[in-house]
Amino acid sequence: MRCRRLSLGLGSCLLVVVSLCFGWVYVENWLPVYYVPYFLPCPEIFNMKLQYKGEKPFQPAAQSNYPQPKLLEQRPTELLTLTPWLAPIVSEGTFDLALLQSIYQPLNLTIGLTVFAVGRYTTLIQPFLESAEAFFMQGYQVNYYVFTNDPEAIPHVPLGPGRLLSIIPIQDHSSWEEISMRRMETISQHIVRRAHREVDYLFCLDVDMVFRNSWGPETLGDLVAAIHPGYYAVPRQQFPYERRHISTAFVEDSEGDFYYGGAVFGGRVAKVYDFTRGCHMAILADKANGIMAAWQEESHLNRRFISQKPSKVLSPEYLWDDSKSLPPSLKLIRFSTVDKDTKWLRG
Ligand SMILES: CC(=O)N[C@H]1[C@@H](OP(=O)(O)OP(=O)(O)OC[C@H]2O[C@@H](n3ccc(=O)[nH]c3=O)[C@H](O)[C@@H]2O)O[C@H](CO)[C@H](O)[C@@H]1O
Ligand SMILES: [Mn+2]
Repeated sequence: MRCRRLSLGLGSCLLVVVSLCFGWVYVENWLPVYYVPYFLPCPEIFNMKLQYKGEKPFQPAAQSNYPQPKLLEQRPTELLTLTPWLAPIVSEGTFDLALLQSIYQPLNLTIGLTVFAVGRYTTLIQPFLESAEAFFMQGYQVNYYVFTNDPEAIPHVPLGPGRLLSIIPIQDHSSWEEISMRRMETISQHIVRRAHREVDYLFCLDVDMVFRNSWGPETLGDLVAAIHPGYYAVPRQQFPYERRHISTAFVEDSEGDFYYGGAVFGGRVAKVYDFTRGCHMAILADKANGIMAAWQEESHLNRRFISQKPSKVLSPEYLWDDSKSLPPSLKLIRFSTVDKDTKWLRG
């Protein structure tokens, strides 16, 4: 009798456990799976940031006083090759292109390039694209993303194999400053929507420029900045940073490494997302306070690169101004401004 009761009890326990297991498997299959994407799909909730295990949240470096790195410190004919935080400064003669090709080409990388042509700036897109076809990332898959308010004004430029071009309609803004600044917002949103699935690296360039020599895998890095052609030889106190405390782009006299140009930045697509999103948020904060930084998004970019140092720095070979005479320290120019009628373009 006792034995029967015991086995009955054990049997019902087993039944309960088995039905609980089945029940759990059923409920688990039935429950919707929530996929949390790395990129926030909704720009409105920019106050929230997913903190990933293993990824340290961005923290501005503690302010410290250290000497300014000088690009022309050694000899007037030679450029500095390494920043004090050990990022390479890329210029002709610092790298072996054949070796770099043998490392990067097997990786089957796709390189994105964003460029904006809004209003009369659409007249500049043809020479930009034609020169990019001749010099930008030859032998790699390239996705051009052309943002414009006037898709019909974008001319057809024949592209080499493995190279694609997307025209992305955006709205015009009343001032050229707003158009220039809004690029940070547009780029970060575009990465969320598309680019993070389509490219490994992304460069964000001005349209009033042309490529004049090879721009290749030597430029690839996590977060890449380019030294502005106007300020590579001046003390940091003379950099045209935003100096008003009220702006989020404010920089102290004792801060700053190099003055970087807003016309060239890039890196791994996820890093460019963090970077552009951060700049956009800082621009919004300024807007809320009724202030626009001295050099618009370039000021915010420079503020941010002080705390979030670039992992690779491009010498002014990669961002030159043709109205300047070539100094002996620069062996060649790879990307430089076109002679433009600024008044008419911004009119
Ligand atoms: C060499 C360099 O670092 N240049 C920077 C500098 O002046 P720039 O004089 O080079 O600025 P810019 O006139 O080239 O404007 C920046 C870019 O915004 C786009 N655009 C602008 C206006 C417009 O009506 N339509 C349009 O499409 C276009 O891609 C243009 O190249 O300061 C700007 C912000 O003040 C940007 O940071 C530029 O990158
Ligand atoms: Mn420009």
